[in-house]
Amino acid sequence: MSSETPQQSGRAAVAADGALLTLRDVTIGFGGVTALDAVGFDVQPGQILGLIGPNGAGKTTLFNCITRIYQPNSGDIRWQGEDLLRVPAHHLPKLGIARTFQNLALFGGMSVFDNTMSGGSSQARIGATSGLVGWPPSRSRTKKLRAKAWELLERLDLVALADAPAAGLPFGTLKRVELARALMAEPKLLLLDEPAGGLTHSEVKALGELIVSLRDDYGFAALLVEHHMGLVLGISDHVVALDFGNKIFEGSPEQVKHDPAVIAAYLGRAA
Ligand SMILES: Nc1ncnc2c1ncn2[C@@H]1O[C@H](COP(=O)(O)OP(=O)(O)OP(=O)(O)O)[C@@H](O)[C@H]1O
Repeated sequence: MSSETPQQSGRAAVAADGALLTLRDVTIGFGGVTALDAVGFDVQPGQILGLIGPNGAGKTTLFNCITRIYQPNSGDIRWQGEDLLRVPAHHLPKLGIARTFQNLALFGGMSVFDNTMSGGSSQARIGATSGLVGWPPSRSRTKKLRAKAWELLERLDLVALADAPAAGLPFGTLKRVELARALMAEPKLLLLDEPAGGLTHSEVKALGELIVSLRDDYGFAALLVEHHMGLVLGISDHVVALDFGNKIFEGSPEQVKHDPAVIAAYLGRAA
């Protein structure tokens, strides 16, 4: 039996506090640039966590470390206590981690319905030695996935566009299709990469309300990487701010507005 206390072993301590995602001392550099320097924070179940910072602060790099595009030089990223740094990117949806893309990643020639359905492929089981088993899904599984897709199209006001090809639809509509596709995986954590980019003021407001109401209905947590301060401060439960790869703030949206280090970081550079 191990003589380690839960605090010493780390893993038990992480599991005990119930965090979904735990980052500790995440560090990565590119050549001479330290893009992230010992960054750490937790994402709790059901929480919307806003990750902010001026240009070059390290937000995208951190997002890429969590989504397994970059491998940190050192540090620890855990998913419900498990070592996420050993998990390949394509297994993330099966773990309950889904993402949206800044510039969208939909299939232009496919209908809104089929794009939404494509998010359900992660529902197949992952084999121990191979990639996916259980795909294509059985008839009863397909029936359930189709019902789920219709539910999401209804919820996201996309039913009338179900048969329309994605190509040519307005950007704001495509953002909703991306959300529908991501939610097909029934994620516990939704990673949102600058969802407000390219949207009008009123579309950003509507998107914020939509994200909160979807979170309330489905109970997922969200990590929101975003430049749009109005959106971040409006919908986040908790905010982390980075500057030059360092965490300079962690706290409530109300506190961040008055934090001297955050104000200085944004005033120091055009955000
Ligand atoms: N693949 C890469 N190769 C070299 N340098 C990189 C790479 N990715 C990021 N960087 C550098 O790491 C630092 C952090 O960049 P990052 O894109 O993560 O910041 P950001 O906060 O997302 O900025 P923005 O808001 O402008 O998107 C920058 O100095 C950037 O030039």
